[in-house]
Amino acid sequence: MIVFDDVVKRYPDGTVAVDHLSLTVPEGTLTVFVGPSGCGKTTSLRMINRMIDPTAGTITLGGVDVMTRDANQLRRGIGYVIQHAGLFPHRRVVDNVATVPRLLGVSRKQARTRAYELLERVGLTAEHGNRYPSQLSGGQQQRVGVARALAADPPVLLMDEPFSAVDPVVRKDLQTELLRLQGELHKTVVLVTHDIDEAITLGDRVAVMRPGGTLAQYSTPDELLTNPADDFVADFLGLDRGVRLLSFFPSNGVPLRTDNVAADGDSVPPDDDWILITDENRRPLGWLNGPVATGERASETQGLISFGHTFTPGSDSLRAALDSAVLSPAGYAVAVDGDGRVLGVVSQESLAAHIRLSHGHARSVRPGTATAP
Ligand SMILES: Nc1ncnc2c1ncn2[C@@H]1O[C@H](COP(=O)(O)OP(=O)(O)OP(=O)(O)O)[C@@H](O)[C@H]1O
Repeated sequence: MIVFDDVVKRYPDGTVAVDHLSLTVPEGTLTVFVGPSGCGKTTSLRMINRMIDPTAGTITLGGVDVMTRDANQLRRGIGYVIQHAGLFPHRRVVDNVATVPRLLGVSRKQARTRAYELLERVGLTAEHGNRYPSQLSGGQQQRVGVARALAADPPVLLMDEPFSAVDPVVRKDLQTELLRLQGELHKTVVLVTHDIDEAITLGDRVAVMRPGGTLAQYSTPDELLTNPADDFVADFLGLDRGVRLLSFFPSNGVPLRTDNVAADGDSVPPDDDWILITDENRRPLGWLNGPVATGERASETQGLISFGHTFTPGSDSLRAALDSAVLSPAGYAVAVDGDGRVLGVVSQESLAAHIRLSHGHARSVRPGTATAP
């Protein structure tokens, strides 16, 4: 557990970077510090591993004031990942990862074996390990940065804008990878970003900081989206926070129709505008708009319209279901099971009603939000 207690950082030129910050990062969770440029995120992060010392207040790690710890020894228990990975360019990737274990006295052979294991863990191969950093893509270098930070198996991981230097697709991959790793490793992670979407995707808890280094709000992502503390937080979250909130609601329980789903070649009800045609294994083929003669295969005679992307109740969110319905030419989202077989379809209108119900339920169970608009 990391505890900031009334922490202030004033730089020698008088700039107050962090202003009376108090918050607790629970053990084994991922906390994100987010906010506009210059609001004190990096300064706060670096005070944890004593790269910067606070002017006032205390930071404790596992109950011990970090200022009472030897800085080098403290840092051995704290992995640190930065933007652009910060790898040693003249050392092979595997030796970059093995650096800290070597410093800690692990034999070269053992350190390399562990480094190859870690590279695999972050989605790289031994072949990547044998290259130099410049021979890897930016995203791969970031993965090496994560592997290197994990090499000494530290209980705490600090990540400063770790994915900012890569393109959005790679960034999404790296975020997914981090969540998967965290699901296995349960480190106490503090991650700095200026990207609120990244914060909401990754954080168990999110600390929104405002210019001047004060804490605007510290809560779970769904609480943040439901109940922003003030206009600054609401503006920072952006206009579509209602839709983003749907990411936190499961899609199981949405009312599915099956009466307008038919296997190719089966007779279809005559009075429904849109019929979803499936193959014999109930995998979707496309939408049929209009009548089809009995015995004919709609897929051969009618030209089916793409069903777009599907969603899986239980594993996908209400946001995914709504997206599927909005993008569907028929106005219906197609629900499939884990094997891609059609479970049914749900219209935009039914989803809207279900979303209203889900929101109502969320409000009624969340303390202090019963009167929220
Ligand atoms: N060494 C320093 N001396 C004086 N002021 C500094 C120093 N380092 C940072 N600052 C100032 O402290 C404030 C907080 O900086 P910090 O880097 O912590 O912000 P940040 O939220 O991480 O910003 P960014 O998202 O742009 O990286 C800024 O106003 C910055 O200019």
